Amino acid sequence: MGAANRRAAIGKSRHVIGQMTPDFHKTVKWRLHAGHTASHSMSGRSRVGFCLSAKKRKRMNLAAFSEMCAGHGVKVVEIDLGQPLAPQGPFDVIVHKLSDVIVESEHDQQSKHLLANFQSYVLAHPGTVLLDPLPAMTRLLDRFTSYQIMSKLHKSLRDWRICSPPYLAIHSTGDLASVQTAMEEQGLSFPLICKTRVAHGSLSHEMCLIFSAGGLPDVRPPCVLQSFVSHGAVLHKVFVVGDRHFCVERPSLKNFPSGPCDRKTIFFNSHEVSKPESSSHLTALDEQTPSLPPPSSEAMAALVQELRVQLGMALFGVDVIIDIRTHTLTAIDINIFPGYEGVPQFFPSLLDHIKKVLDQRSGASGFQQNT
Ligand SMILES: Nc1ncnc2c1ncn2[C@@H]1O[C@H](COP(=O)(O)OP(=O)(O)OP(=O)(O)O)[C@@H](O)[C@H]1O
Ligand SMILES: O=P(O)(O)O[C@H]1[C@H](OP(=O)(O)O)[C@@H](OP(=O)(O)O)[C@@H](O)[C@@H](O)[C@@H]1OP(=O)(O)O
Ligand SMILES: [Mg+2]
Ligand SMILES: [Mg+2]
Repeated sequence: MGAANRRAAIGKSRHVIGQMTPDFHKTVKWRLHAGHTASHSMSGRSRVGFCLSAKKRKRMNLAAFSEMCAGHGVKVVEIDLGQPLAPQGPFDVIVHKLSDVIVESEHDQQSKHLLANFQSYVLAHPGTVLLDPLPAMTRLLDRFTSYQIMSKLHKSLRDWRICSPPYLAIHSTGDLASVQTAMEEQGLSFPLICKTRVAHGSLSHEMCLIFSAGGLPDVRPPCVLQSFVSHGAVLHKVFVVGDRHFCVERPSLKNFPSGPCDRKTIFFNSHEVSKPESSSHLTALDEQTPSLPPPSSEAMAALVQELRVQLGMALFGVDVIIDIRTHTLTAIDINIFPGYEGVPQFFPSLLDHIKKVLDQRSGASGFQQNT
């Protein structure tokens, strides 16, 4: 099958309900869930708190997951981050995606309070297991840190020929004068892809492709410059849930000739190119472009296992492309608690993982994880 036909098969419409809402970044989305206070001892059931934005609850269909859990003796409680957590508890496990609250807490008092409210519960209840631990998650909010982690993969996974593209962290506009020298030192080459330092939240998906030194003034620090790797416009998304993982194919940026050229900078949003329904001129390949063989499942499993260890997380995703010239598996992005779109086994896998965590927790007295 030619690459273009194969791509047509990848580009399916999204089947999960809910879309990004314009008010997603208002902290009020974390409120309005009172009344879930039945206690663990009264019901005899395990209690799992979910602390997610309204958008995330809707996208993952938490109500349906909650029903599935109820049939397995697990009570799902939607946490209202705007209220003290203790009266909403107790919680054996808390599943959360506090990425936008953490990012906003840097400059927004209300988010700071919401985060402090969460942390005070966690500190006072060391027996509650967090999926995932806050420090582990926080590292992935910063692409400077996540690319540092990815850049070490080629050593730990050298048997599998897995790597990540050369990159350069740009802290401030002051760094721009020395970018070209630094690029040479780090082995970067045009075209470059430029990504925001903040890795999560609606503003973090705006990026650009720079084709020559003349385009470098388009860079807006803090950001990461990374060599663009031609990969036949196919993205392999790997979604991890505990000890299971699932791979799905998505559309991706088309090939661009290597080396500098005269083109103007192309600005785009990553969600326009790599969601299941994405259909953009930036992802359209020639009919003749040969398609690459899929990545080896053993290599993907080795990558996932290494990342589990490096990250200390159970719910994450990694995006992989295959270099058309070298066929090297190239990790380009790691995401906290991603969408799992196209993974019908997500609910049973998440429930299994929660049960596993609950078993470990009851088996290990004094077990503490939520640092
Ligand atoms: N180094 C690279 N070489 C070639 N293409 C790349 C590279 N990095 C990213 N891309 C393309 O750009 C898209 C967006 O990049 P990336 O995954 O880093 O962004 P993101 O906004 O963090 O994505 P996500 O929605 O998965 O969080 C990828 O899906 C891929 O199509
Ligand atoms: O819904 P969420 O808030 O978790 O959005 C996440 C989104 O999932 P979606 O499928 O629901 O859009 C993820 O997409 P997939 O990798 O799964 O394709 C990825 O783009 C994350 O970076 C997003 O996290 P955010 O940047 O928003 O923090
Ligand atoms: Mg990505
Ligand atoms: Mg990402």
